[in-house]
Amino acid sequence: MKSNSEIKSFESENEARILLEESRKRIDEIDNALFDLISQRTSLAKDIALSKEYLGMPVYDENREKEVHRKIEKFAEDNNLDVDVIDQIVNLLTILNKNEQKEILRRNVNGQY
Ligand SMILES: C=C(O[C@@H]1C=C(C(=O)O)C=C[C@H]1O)C(=O)O
Repeated sequence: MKSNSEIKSFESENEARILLEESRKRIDEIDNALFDLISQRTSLAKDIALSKEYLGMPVYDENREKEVHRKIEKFAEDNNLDVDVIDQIVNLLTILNKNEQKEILRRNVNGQY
């Protein structure tokens, strides 16, 4: 990701307001796309949980999480993003997925699948 640190010179206050408004609209669009992707990622928990249960594997897989973190950390470094913050985001994504898996398995025990 390129940093936008180049000096920007505005011709008028109006121009700055328009740029702010347009940038916020774009952020809203990106947030919608991100939430959709997070939802898609989390919804894979069902297939993953049921496969692991059949294979006798636990929900938490340390090696796989290390692999996911390594991949994302490389992406963060290549794109000039704060690796610690990106790591926290990945932690939250894995928590969402594991909680969903646990919920699926709990429902499965109760015969809801
Ligand atoms: C999704 C999985 O289950 C857990 C969640 C992970 C994730 O959200 O990336 C990774 C490893 C597991 O701890 C998996 O094993 O692939």
